[in-house]
Amino acid sequence: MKIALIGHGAIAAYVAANLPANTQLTGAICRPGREAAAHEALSVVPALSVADLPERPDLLVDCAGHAGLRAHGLAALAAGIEVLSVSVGALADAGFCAELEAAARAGGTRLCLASGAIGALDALSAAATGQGLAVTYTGRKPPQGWRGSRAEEVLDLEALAGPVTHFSGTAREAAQAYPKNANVAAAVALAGAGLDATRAELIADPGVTANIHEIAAEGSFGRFRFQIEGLPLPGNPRSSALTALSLLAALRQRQATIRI
Ligand SMILES: NC(=O)C1=CN([C@@H]2O[C@H](COP(=O)(O)OP(=O)(O)OC[C@H]3O[C@@H](n4cnc5c(N)ncnc54)[C@H](OP(=O)(O)O)[C@@H]3O)[C@@H](O)[C@H]2O)C=CC1
Ligand SMILES: O=C([O-])CC(=O)C(=O)O
Repeated sequence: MKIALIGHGAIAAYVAANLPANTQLTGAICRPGREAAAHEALSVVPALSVADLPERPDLLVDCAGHAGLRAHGLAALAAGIEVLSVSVGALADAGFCAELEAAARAGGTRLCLASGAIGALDALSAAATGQGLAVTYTGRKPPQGWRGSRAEEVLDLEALAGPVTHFSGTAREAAQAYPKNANVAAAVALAGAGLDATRAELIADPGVTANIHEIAAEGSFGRFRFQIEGLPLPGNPRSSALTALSLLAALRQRQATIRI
């Protein structure tokens, strides 16, 4: 399988360095002026667009975040190239989501959303087929995990003496306000109760060292709680290592004869 990446940051570098057997990295898309950095991180010839890639990939893996999916997702899908993306929160923009759907339909392909830094999406999606599903997602990270996010506008991250909830609202609002930190909120919502019915709380907590994601779900199926303490990726304290691992798992699954 030939894959190309969007982005050359922490997630992309991990994926490129740990590709499963039978998977070849044939290209990477970066922003103009970032060609040298992309080449250094991934050791592939960088491209600036899908059309510019040296070979047509079987799969385009978006590791860049919302801006990368916005810039290149539609062109890839419309050209019939399947896209696997970590930028789940980008779908909180209903207009862009509709454009992605239309492009995938026109190209006869699909957009696959990575499970990313969270798990239990299978249980949520089964629960959503029953009645009365109510879901709350809580994302708790150490202060450095919120650097570069809207949390900095409402908190002095360096001076926290204890946990502070800096966002409380719907998953759609969280995903749009925190594009680098609340993709998990969007994934939980899209798998389960939906972007407007899923509650999200985001907490900066100087007492933790991991990125802690929690789901509390209740409905006609019963109830469950799921919590994960994700270690950050080297290179970006905002992003959990499981995100890159989830992309590698998706690449493996895509080639598996028996899937789970
Ligand atoms: N679904 C999930 O559970 C998770 C999703 N994420 C998402 O993944 C994103 C990437 O994470 P991470 O690798 O840690 O972040 P990094 O900041 O380490 O890397 C981001 C990379 O994307 C590149 N990029 C940005 N915009 C574009 C664009 N328009 N075209 C091409 N490349 C672009 C950046 O290039 P440059 O250096 O030029 O800026 C950089 O190489 C996060 O921003 C977040 O949205 C993260 C964690 C969990
Ligand atoms: O990696 C994480 O812990 C979660 C994250 O940044 C996101 O949801 O965008």
